Amino acid sequence: MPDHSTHDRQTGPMTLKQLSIASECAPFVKTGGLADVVGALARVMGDFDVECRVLLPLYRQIAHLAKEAREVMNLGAAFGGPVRVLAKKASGVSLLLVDAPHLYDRPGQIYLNEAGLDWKDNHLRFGLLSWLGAEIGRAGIDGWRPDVLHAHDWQAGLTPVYARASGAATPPCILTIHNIAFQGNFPATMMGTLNLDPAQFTQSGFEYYGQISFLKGGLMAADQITTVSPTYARELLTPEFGMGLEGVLNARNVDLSGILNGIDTQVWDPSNDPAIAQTYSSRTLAKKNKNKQALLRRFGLGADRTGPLFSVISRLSGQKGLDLALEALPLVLDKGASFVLLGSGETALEYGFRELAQRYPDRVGVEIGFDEDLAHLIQAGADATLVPSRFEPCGLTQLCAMRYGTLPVVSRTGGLADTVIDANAAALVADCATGFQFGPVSAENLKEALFRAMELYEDKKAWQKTQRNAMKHPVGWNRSAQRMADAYKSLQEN
Ligand SMILES: Nc1ncnc2c1ncn2[C@@H]1O[C@H](COP(=O)(O)OP(=O)(O)O[C@H]2O[C@H](CO)[C@@H](O)[C@H](O)[C@H]2O)[C@@H](O)[C@H]1O
Repeated sequence: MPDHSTHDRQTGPMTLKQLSIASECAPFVKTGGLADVVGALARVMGDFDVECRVLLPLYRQIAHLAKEAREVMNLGAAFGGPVRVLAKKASGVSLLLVDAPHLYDRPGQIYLNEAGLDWKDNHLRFGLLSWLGAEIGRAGIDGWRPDVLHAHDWQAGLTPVYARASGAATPPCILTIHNIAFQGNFPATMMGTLNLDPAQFTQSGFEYYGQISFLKGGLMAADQITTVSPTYARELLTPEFGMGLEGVLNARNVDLSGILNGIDTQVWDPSNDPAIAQTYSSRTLAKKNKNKQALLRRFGLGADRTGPLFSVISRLSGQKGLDLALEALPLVLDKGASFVLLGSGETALEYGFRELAQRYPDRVGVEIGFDEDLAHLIQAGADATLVPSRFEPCGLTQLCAMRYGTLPVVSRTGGLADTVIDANAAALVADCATGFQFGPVSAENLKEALFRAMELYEDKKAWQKTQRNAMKHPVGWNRSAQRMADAYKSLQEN
């Protein structure tokens, strides 16, 4: 990983102190885009006069971080066992690690047990995380007290609920929705173990159809709500995308805004990426081909292909629309395209792609798993990447792809609609296209977009122009980090 210490700076008297509360943070522990965003924000906000710390569970997967960490809080017993908080700076991030072995020191994935089922005590695991966020807001830690709390997704959804319930002067709280499909709903009988106030078990509190909802509670109690793209912020107000919470969000509409995600442009930099076969820039695009050859070899597909190489790097879930890719891909594979996939998730999709690889052994390569380095090589080596999501709050894959001159083929939804400029006739003439969009989401429309990509690929000059546009497109954090800093400051002033 590149060193991000360049983002470090001396904090001045006007620096705003922010605590992020999150269940994932890259590069330490990641199952998806949430981790990337939490980690990147923690590193870049220093440039915007915000000093950021991240409260993160000390999972077994990151137990090594406890080495040489300082104990900064010892709560004795809480949420069923001993709880401490350890401070540690790593990879440019100031971490506050929640050391609660009875909740986090276990095998399996961070949300799921070894059988792939949710841990039965996830309410306690993320209840503690949420509660500690509010507690640090109230009492401070290690001589440091945040001016603003920033809770991410349902796992930190109860932070604003606990903060309000404490009655004390707690800092204002922003809640960011990275994906409303995950809401953290649990039986009402768990209220006691979560130390929640039964008086708040109401429609205007954390009650949701007779259950406790971490996310709904957070949405009601937060001072401000953000999500990760302007289009998704609008979509969330509709029954099609709000997933039952559209009423809550409509009620809180004045406090809801969309701030587009960025990517860490130091981690994702084709001109300086140790994980790829050959570095390149928009001025040396021809060198990108070496990565294509390396990628084809990596998947045993034999080099020197003439057709485009399509790719997918994704969680394999219904959200991502990859069942549509399974339907549409054979049509372009039969016309000379190749395809590689890196991902894991739903069994039916894993099976479907493995089966596709068996049907097209010399055209399709599939790797089931999670592999950060391979993701970089795919971004560098593929010609185009597919993100045919049914809904996509922002999406990071298409941003990384653009930076690597790999043209995204995306559905017109959420952040995908906000970040990719379709290569239609007018955009090609105006020389501003950066990829391909299709909509509404269907296999037929995806197929049509893939054919358009194949056609443009034949016109090398037009393809390269589009690649250069994509590489120039701003995908970093600058603008959005400033908006986030402004949001923190406005909350502090109110
Ligand atoms: N098998 C694998 N190996 C290596 N890397 C892999 C991988 N599978 C996925 N990744 C990487 O993980 C990241 C996933 O981020 P996304 O934003 O695309 O989706 P996700 O749905 O997880 O995030 C949710 O939160 C983010 C952050 O807000 C939103 O952008 C998004 O729309 C929302 O659904 C990408 O950088 C991708 O390359």
